[in-house]
Amino acid sequence: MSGTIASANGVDKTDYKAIATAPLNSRNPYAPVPDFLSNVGSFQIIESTLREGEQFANAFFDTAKKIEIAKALDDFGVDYIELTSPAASEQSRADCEAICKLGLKAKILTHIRCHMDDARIAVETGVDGVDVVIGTSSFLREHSHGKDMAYIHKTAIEVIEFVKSKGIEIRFSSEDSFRSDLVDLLSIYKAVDKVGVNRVGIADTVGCASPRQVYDLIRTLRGVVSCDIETHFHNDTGCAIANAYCALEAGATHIDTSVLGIGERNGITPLGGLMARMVVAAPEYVKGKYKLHKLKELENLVAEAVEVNIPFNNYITGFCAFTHKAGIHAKAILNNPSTYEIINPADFGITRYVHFASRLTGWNAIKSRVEQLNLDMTDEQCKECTAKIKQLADIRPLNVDDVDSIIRQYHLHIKAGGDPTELELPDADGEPAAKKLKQSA
Ligand SMILES: CC(=O)SCCNC(=O)CCNC(=O)[C@H](O)C(C)(C)COP(=O)(O)OP(=O)(O)OC[C@H]1O[C@@H](n2cnc3c(N)ncnc32)[C@H](O)[C@@H]1OP(=O)(O)O
Ligand SMILES: O=C(O)CCC(=O)C(=O)O
Ligand SMILES: [Zn+2]
Repeated sequence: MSGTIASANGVDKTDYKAIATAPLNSRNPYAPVPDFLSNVGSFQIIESTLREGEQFANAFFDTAKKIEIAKALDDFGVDYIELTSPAASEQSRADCEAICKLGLKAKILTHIRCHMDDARIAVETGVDGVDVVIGTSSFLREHSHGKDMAYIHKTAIEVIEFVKSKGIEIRFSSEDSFRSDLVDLLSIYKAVDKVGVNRVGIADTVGCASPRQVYDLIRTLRGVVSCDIETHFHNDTGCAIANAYCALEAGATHIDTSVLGIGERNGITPLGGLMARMVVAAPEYVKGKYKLHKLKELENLVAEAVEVNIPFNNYITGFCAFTHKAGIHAKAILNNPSTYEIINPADFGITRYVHFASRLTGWNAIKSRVEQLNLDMTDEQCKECTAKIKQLADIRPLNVDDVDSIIRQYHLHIKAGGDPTELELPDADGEPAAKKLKQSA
């Protein structure tokens, strides 16, 4: 069962009929709820590391680094790469031109204010499209640009018609959409849709929206415009990935991301986090379209460029994202990784790790290590050896070498016919652990 059908715009759509009629055991139990509006199996990524990401506090990308990142994003398979406004600085304009000349597969966009001055500069850079934005909430109308809705309508139409006349894509977005008046929003989107904008954008600029609010707004908008719908979610309240997913469920077509989520304040929907969510919901689409095994390399490139570490709990690539520690987990994982893993690390070129050096370790994990070490021990002996390991793990943290040497010593001891209960365990400083235990008692 492929689960997808080709659509007119070349993007495969989820084939819900195929999913519904497939034999039960071949269905993906985590597949999205069937809904004809949903684009969970047919979305596009607008990758904004080189625009929103440049707004991250630590970011400074020179031309060479921008080109390296743009090529890596292209190789990963993102659909669009969004670049900083050419109106920001002379170098920003030159870098935009340079990236347009690379001949990448991804379409190149630049992001500008809703103003003819910016639009005139943008269309001269060689971009495939222009993303235009203007704040529509009362906060931004009053304290940012100071313009009313009538001005926004008039300028938006003027900019859209101008960019369209140059034969390139144009997207119109309201900034701070979730704190804007719904009637204002729908009427401006309806007007820009009527003049042929390619996409409208909804932006949760302050990260205030919840998934349910996102679903409601996008679903309503889907009934008002016929063009594509792009969405942009900040992560101030921790909902950026969930909001992106809900937007797709409600009919959004494009999601903005940045590598590691970098952007203003604590950033936006991270590319890797979105991949984690989507590979579970639409595995065939995601694995067929994006080079998932390049994610780690891409994240390392950006992390190094902006001088941050990859967080320990990062989606997919965090150092312990596929580490299983507690004995109950380790046993089941060794039998079948799906017991405690919703994502297959191999899809991302990553290997899982079964931890076996703590007081939480169980005998099944030790048995597996004994086998890796090519030693011959019965289950009973593995259990006894596990008890020895726990004894030492109660005193201090253990590493792999500690455990291996206990296993080897135990193995030697029993093979020599010794009584396992008499085995003394070495401590970090070489003292037998049993002696230490007596001293501290
Ligand atoms: C939510 C977002 O992330 S939107 C994207 C943000 N990106 C950027 O800001 C790109 C980098 N920015 C810059 O380099 C500069 O801010 C520039 C070149 C765009 C403007 O610089 P300046 O002219 O010095 O103005 P400054 O940055 O102080 O203030 C922003 C100006 O843009 C105006 N403005 C803000 N948003 C918009 C908009 N959507 N459409 C039109 N004008 C706008 C403001 O009114 C203000 O104009 P003012 O000179 O009349 O006060
Ligand atoms: O252009 C957009 O849709 C988003 C602009 C932005 O970065 C924001 O509103 O946070
Ligand atoms: Zn943003």
